Amino acid sequence: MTNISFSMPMSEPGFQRKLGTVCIFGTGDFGRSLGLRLLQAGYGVVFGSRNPKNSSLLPKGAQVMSHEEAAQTSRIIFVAVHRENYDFLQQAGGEMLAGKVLVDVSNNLRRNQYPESNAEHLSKLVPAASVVKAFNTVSAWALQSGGLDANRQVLICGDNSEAKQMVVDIARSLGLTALDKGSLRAAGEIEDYPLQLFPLWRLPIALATGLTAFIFFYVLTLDVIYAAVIDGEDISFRIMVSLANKVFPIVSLIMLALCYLPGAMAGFLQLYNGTKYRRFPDWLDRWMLCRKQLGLIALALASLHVLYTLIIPFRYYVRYRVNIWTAAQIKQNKTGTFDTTMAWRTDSYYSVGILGFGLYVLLGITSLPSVSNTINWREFRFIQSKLGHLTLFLCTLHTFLYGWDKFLRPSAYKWYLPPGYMLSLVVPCVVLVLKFVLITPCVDRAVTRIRQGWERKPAGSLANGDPKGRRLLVL
Ligand SMILES: NC(=O)C1=CN([C@@H]2O[C@H](COP(=O)(O)OP(=O)(O)OC[C@H]3O[C@@H](n4cnc5c(N)ncnc54)[C@H](OP(=O)(O)O)[C@@H]3O)[C@@H](O)[C@H]2O)C=CC1
Ligand SMILES: [Fe+3]
Repeated sequence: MTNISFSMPMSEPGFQRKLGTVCIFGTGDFGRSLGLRLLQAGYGVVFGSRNPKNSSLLPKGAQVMSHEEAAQTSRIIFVAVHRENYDFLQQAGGEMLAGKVLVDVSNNLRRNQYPESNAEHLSKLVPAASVVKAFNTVSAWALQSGGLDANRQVLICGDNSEAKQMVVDIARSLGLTALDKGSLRAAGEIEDYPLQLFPLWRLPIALATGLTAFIFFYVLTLDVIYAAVIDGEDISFRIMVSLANKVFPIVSLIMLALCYLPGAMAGFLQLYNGTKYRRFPDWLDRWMLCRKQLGLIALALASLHVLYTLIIPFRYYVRYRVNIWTAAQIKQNKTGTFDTTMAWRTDSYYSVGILGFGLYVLLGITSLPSVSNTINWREFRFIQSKLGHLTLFLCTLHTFLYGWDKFLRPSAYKWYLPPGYMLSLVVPCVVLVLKFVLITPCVDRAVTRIRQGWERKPAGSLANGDPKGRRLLVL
């Protein structure tokens, strides 16, 4: 805690708590849940309500008073009231709230519901108070059920830094991470945040859908349409299993590679900039933020690939083909020779696939908050980066083994187009090559130094010996 002193009327037994007293206006769902959490964290809680006599639903240990009385007990007041009802704050008179820190926790039902943000509106209503926008991204349910993890961020903004710091301290003592978004002008953006549905999932889902559609039509063209046009054969039944079992692994592998591509790009960007203190471009930041979601979708698709592969022996089409082949051998009275190369090829292909999938599952499990919170960051990095790249390598190798000698066989390229699985190898190979470059000792040393805070000499300085002031890449 920093040097913040909430007023603490020690005469009341309920107030003898070490963290001071916090006032909450409004005894609704949010006010009550927040009050409970604050009490559990060791704060004294005083509610300001229109009906101070009605305290039946309030958490044990909290006090309830009129707004005026409650306001006198604390310097900080959470306004847990809907914006439409803010007028009472103005009516209650400026003096009651003069010098107070008012925390606006409100949300709207839709974007641009009002011309100005709720927090700015509150600030205009009560100009003598310092308004801080915070806590609107945390739901009453999460507060009450304790369903908050350390990654839960409270976005905070406000014009008075001391007031903001008080709110930051409260958020931290509730086990939340506070993220300062700047002045009160950022309130509109913070208020829009909860209106977004699954914001971090949007890009990965759009990508998965787009890729799935593209790859589906690609393999449909090369398998079903090609067979119909060139051979006059109807193999459209293959759409259900064979095609699905091509599309899912292809999209899965591309998406797994896309999880690791931004990390490699960031490494090269840091090398180029010669510092880690320059912000990444927005698109790269956004891409890095949704890596977990990309990975989880990739894992779901890989699981589908596993299931589809397991049912292959039961398929009518496969059983029919095997029976025909066996019958033909019986009729001709000859046994096909055992091909050891084929045995090696298929066994390695399956084995590498299984190992890759096993690691894939491990990556998925460790990305869950309940698991990642129990391991330290070095363990997390080891699993997500080292094992992650190993997973990518194994899955790529699995695909190469699947292709085997077909890469060089012209008949594999129908209509001069490569088969779908070859397409899926492009991004993983790029990522693996970039990663390989990054882990070569000299490059790795430079990146590590930069990540430890080392900066290249500013451009144009004499020390780097470059007369044009061009940046030099020091490896
Ligand atoms: N519920 C949630 O999960 C979340 C809610 N929020 C925000 O918190 C605020 C409160 O939400 P919530 O608790 O769900 O809403 P509720 O409707 O449950 O509670 C609102 C409270 O405001 C008070 N109130 C109502 N009308 C007036 C009025 N005319 N004058 C003064 N006070 C009034 C009442 O308290 P009393 O009777 O004691 O005066 C009432 O209990 C909202 O701005 C909401 O956007 C933010 C994040 C999550
Ligand atoms: Fe496979």
